[in-house]
Amino acid sequence: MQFFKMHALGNNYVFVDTKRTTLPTDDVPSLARRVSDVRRGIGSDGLILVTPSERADVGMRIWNADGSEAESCGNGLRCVARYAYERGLVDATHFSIETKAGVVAAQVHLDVAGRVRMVTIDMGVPRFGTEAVRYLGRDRGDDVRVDVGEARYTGTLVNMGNPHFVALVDRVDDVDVESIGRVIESHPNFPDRINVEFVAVLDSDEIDFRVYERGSGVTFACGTGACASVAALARKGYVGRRVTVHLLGGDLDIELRDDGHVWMTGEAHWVCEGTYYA
Ligand SMILES: N[C@H](CCC[C@H](N)C(=O)O)C(=O)O
Repeated sequence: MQFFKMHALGNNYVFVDTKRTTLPTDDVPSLARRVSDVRRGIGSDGLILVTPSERADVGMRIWNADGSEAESCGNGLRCVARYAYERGLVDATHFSIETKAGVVAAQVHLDVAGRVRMVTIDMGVPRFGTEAVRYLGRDRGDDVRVDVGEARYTGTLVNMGNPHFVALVDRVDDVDVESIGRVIESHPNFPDRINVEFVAVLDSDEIDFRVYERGSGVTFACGTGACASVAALARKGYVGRRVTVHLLGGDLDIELRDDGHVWMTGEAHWVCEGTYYA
């Protein structure tokens, strides 16, 4: 199977263009687990298929490293946009990409050599709280509480197509993201599990961000998580409508538009192309 690897702020995926290569199996969850394995496979945060689409110029589906399928993936979308433009799947700098969560608008920004330097994605309209994210506990409204050992974490539930628990903390470096994120990610009150973000407000246009991703664990970046975090913090009045998000792997520029849509701008990088022997 022919694959290519890309990363966006260190959130890295194995990509397969299903029009240009044949999958060795129709058990995609198993394939995602195998290619994501850094010792026996290629090593990545998951597997992304680039597919034909009836509703958009390009289709994208994402599976996490544990084989679970996610509804959307912001960093993956920026990588797919760069691939689609530079490999001629689209012939304009503005085009659409279909995900399981719906169709999004993409725009590539070129350097003087015509290579994609940055990508902007309209990530759609966030929805908040226990009406928007499946939750089995007693809390109601935007914020819910989760007990982790002796500590209690309050998070805003945000649906960006995929589910997020956004917890406001004083300093992200003081949080044991791996062990606390792991408990919240698979807490029984979240039957679909959940992506877990820990965010600290540095200024009205700047936040620090760490993430424990559903199905992949601690990653260097999460585009949907950055959008969910800015939307949740803006809703509480802690930040404005244009925010720089400092993730482990680098920065994302998030903008809340008047129509409620969240726009994300950031890099996408090629790593390699090759043949995977299943
Ligand atoms: N890294 C991705 C998020 C993957 C989401 C996945 N972990 C899930 O929702 O299960 C991003 O840049 O948005």
